Amino acid sequence: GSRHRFSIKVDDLIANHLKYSLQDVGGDANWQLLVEEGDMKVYRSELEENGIVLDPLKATHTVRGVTGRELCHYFWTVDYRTEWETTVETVQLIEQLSSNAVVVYQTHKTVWPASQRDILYVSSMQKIPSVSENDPDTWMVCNISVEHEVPVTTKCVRAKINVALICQTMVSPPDGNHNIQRENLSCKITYIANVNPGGWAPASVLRAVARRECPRFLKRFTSYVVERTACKPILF
Ligand SMILES: CC(C)(C)c1cc(CCc2ccccn2)cc(-c2ccc(S(=O)(=O)CCO)cc2)c1
Repeated sequence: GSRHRFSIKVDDLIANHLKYSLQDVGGDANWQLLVEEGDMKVYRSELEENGIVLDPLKATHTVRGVTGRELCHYFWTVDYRTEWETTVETVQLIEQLSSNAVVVYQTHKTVWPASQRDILYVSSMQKIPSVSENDPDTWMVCNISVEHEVPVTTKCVRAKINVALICQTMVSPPDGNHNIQRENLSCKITYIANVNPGGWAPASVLRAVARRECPRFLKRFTSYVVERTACKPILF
């Protein structure tokens, strides 16, 4: 089954994301538009705790030609991580919790002059049933830090994350009784990243890195999935 020892924690955070993270922040004074490129918008809310930058990031983007399930599959599957993630140095699958949940340990490239960070998190992928029939399907991946022993003794500072990738697939039906093709697909992405660096790191550097890395991730990751799925049957 899909239940595991972190299920309650994951389910609570999923409910929280579904309740708050899909809300539009365009007119919200707490959120500042960092980057806008075509359909992609990246927002930041400035937040510090004891001098540590916690700025939540929120991005929306629309990707044509793929489904939310396909985006979540390539985001969740550990084997593909280093194909699109440019900020990580090593990625390890620590434990397979269930068919749709794993524990991942990763070290990030050092962000000068701060010390190197690592993260240990549960990555869980689920389909959120649509409320009514003609509502779009929603697929979601949550990456949430947990306490867990790791097989390495590292010099890294342990960072913490609460990240969600929420994907809603729209289908514009082809005329007549033709099958749905990739050109009839478009997927609305909401990406939320709460990253706690876990200890002192220069605010200006973290903010500059987030401003650069978030749009870069969205473009690189979505292009990767479009390319990988182009000649494959559509996974709804
Ligand atoms: C502090 C440190 C741990 C080194 C760190 C710094 C930065 C760069 C700044 C940033 C913040 C938020 C979003 C993007 N970039 C990003 C991340 C990060 C980004 C993305 C994800 S994920 O979406 O869960 C994909 C799995 O890798 C996890 C961690 C971590």
